Amino acid sequence: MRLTRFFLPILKETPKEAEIVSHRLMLRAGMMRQEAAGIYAWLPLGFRVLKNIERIVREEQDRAGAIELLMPTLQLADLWRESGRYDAYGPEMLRIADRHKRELLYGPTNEEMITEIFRAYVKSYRSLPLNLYHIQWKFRDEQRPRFGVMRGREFLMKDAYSFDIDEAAARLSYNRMFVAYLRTFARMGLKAIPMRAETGPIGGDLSHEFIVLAETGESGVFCNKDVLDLPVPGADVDYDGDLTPVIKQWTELYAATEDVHDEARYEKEVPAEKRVNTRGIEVGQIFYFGTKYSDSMKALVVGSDGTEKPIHGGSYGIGVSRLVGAIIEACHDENGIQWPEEVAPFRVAVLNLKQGAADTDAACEKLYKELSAAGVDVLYDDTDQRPGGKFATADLIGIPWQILVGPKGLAEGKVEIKKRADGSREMMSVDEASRHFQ
Ligand SMILES: Nc1ncnc2c1ncn2[C@@H]1O[C@H](COS(=O)(=O)NC(=O)[C@@H](N)CS)[C@@H](O)[C@H]1O
Repeated sequence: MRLTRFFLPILKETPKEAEIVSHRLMLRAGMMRQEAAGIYAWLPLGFRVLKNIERIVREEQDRAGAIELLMPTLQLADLWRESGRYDAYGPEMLRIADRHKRELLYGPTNEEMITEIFRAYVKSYRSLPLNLYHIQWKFRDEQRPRFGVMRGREFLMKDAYSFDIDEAAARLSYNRMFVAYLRTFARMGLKAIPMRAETGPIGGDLSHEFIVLAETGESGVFCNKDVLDLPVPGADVDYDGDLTPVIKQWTELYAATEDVHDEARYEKEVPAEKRVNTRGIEVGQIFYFGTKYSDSMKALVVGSDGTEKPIHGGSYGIGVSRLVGAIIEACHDENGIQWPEEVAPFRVAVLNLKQGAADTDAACEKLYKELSAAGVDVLYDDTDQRPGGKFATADLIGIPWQILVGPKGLAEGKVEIKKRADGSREMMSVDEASRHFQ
């Protein structure tokens, strides 16, 4: 992409309404624009990151055997009356009347709708286990939307729903999602710790939140430092095998959010030098809720003994849009964002330090064309900004690699490669630079 043909509304000033670094940087880097409280337009740079996060989430859900579909954002109120949550959900629910005065709502979550779909078609235990998911916009009329996309009102969520014949089978589905979440967040360059959690409006009695440690996080957390160094299962993990050793390894060390924290256990189990008490960002939460929805909504299957029984369910959410902010909270410095390569909006930025000079223009065009042809996502800063401005923009928007093309270096046949994550630099020829990223 040539920057002169892109749409990147960088802000010079830090917007005063932004209280946390990810909100400030997303606005300054031209990644999003607030259209209403808690409701955002995703501008091109931010949208590229959102799509990369979505891709990773999708790949890991598919690897774990979940099947993707897409449910609508609007739902019938009567559906939620069946489960009894229409009134219970409270003011966070955006209730809508259509032209025929039919009562609808903008879905905050989809347990009822997925249960309606399931019960329409699945009648036998032979069709189980089943895990259906989608990546869809949700609306929760938060009392105080704040911190940008971290706590929005309209936000993008991956929500998966599992269906099993009994609790034992449902726990296997739960474990598959637990492992898929470990892999998902690790691929984004995050250390997300599974912590026992309250279940809240979703229900049930088994739940883990996946928390990214960050001072600006909304959740208070207590954990054993060793949990930060546990190994994440590889891409060859056998989802049909026994995952309990992995679950045990990740849940035996103390890790709890403040609302379930047990100070006595914490002091007894965690040596003083290993106690971590900080804040964190909840990027995902998984629940086992048994027959909560299948009872109320009559989602029954015939079991192997020939009798009808309600299925045991679980739901598994990831805050796809929240993750854009969470990654920035975890990956930034005083100059701006430091995107992990897997989610970066572009992988390489080519900076022409003397726009209009024959030699630097030619070298940049060569690099731009060769890297693009090799499928590398390149942003070529071909603007007439001064070098200092180009450095500041590239550092702000957080592209992992910068190729600096200046007349002095070219006079020696060299360009400079800069790694945004640690600021390290290396001189090499134009051809070596082109090959470096292919
Ligand atoms: N207001 C919000 N803004 C941005 N992300 C949010 C918001 N509320 C929740 N999330 C994200 O969505 C994830 C899942 O939300 S949840 O309420 O925990 N779980 C559910 O809704 C279940 N139905 C999972 S399928 C959370 O872990 C969080 O990362």
